[in-house]
Amino acid sequence: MAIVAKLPGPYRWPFVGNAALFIWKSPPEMINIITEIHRQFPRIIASCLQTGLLTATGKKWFQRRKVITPAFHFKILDQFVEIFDKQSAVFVENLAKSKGQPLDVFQPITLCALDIICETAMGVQIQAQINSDSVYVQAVKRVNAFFCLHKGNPRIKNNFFHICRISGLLSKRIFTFYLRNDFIFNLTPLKRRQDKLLKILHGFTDEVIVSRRAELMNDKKQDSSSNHDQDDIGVKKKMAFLDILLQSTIEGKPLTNMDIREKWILLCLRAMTQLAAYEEVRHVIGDDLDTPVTIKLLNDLNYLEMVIKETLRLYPSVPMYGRKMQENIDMNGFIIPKGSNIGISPIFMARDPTLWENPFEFIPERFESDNQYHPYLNVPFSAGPRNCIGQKFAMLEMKSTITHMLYQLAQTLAFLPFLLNNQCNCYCPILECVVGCVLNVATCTCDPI
Ligand code: HEM
Repeated sequence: MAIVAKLPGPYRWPFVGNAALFIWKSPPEMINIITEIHRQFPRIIASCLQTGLLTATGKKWFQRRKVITPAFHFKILDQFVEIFDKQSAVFVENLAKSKGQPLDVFQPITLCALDIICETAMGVQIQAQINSDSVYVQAVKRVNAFFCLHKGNPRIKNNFFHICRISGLLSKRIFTFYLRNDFIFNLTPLKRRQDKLLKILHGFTDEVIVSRRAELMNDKKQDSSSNHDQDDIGVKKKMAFLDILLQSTIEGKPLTNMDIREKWILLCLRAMTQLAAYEEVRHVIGDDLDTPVTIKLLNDLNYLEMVIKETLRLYPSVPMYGRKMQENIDMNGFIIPKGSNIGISPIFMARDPTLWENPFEFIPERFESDNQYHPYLNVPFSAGPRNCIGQKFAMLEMKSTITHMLYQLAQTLAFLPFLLNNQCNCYCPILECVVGCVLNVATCTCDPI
């Protein structure tokens, strides 16, 4: 992108490759793009996905979105806070065992996120944090390792890719020209390994879905006098979460999205920021560690929310997403033809000095006032009708885990994995840290404030 930006052509409208893909960086005109509901995944990515909310288009997408939306109703999320709380407590307990020794939190966070998503989405406790040797956890780990290419990939080590590693076989296929060819890829051992791992993952989720569906139908039959509220917000929504889980399981970076996002947040909770966030948590939750953390308390953590927003600004987990235009659109006199793919890259927007003051500084206070910035300037969860349906879920989950960490553990960053710079690659499906996030963690012995 950095090179493309230097090519002659209208500033802010660089186009890539055969001009079918435009990268848009100017928020005011973004409304024309982001309200489009068509999204086209590259063929290589699409071949790994099954049709779900993320990949569906047209009527199918509309119907699915309608069914799934109530699953994220605050009443449902309220029930999940208890699960976030329980699993975050296990996570913190595990971290505390390191007794101050440097510890890479990537794996513990991954397992915590896995426990949370399985319990919230499928109602199944896989206890990944307690038993990380189970077949399913191993399969997820292997899929992650398989999909993550930083180790041994010389390109990831050079400067251009310094800040992030490419997650996914998908990326490997994109960057290894001969693997783009289905015929060649299908002949490689990679294809067989991919199929094997996805089979384990799908096998697990399919099994859970079948039995869970049967269980719910049974409950429904037995409880013929079920009230409508329960029916709408209980049964249907749990089904909808299963649907979402299926979707995210197949996305290629299964089930661990949130851990990665949380990792960025941990990374940025530094010094003064960490102290301010800690004070807020102590103020809102109080001195009693056993106080149940409710959705209301989490919603009151405004400073922590700003920290998360600022972290996602600098390290948006999804560095680029796109829309396929169904009509010609006029963008400031520049006609983008029907059928073009337009990429929106929150990571490039976040690092543009013409859009942000001191873009590389970590300043959560930027978000103190909601109307300080253009609404499409910071869009890690996207916007418009196809925005991230799980953003409230993700925000609450992140707040819950970080609250536990802040409350119970004194942490210092043992080692900062990378420096902020303006080199980034927006073509990786999920942004990840190159070398992990190592913390020194010790049980907190702070007095009440
Ligand atoms: C920090 C956490 C998260 C971030 C940054 C994030 C970001 C995104 C982004 C950028 C998109 C693409 C939107 C577009 O193309 O305009 C998306 C879509 C989506 N996300 Fe998330 N997401 C997060 C967590 C979650 C969680 C926790 C869930 C579910 C429990 C979830 C479920 C989905 C679904 C189903 C879609 C597709 C929506 C549609 O096409 O209608 N996400 N997310």
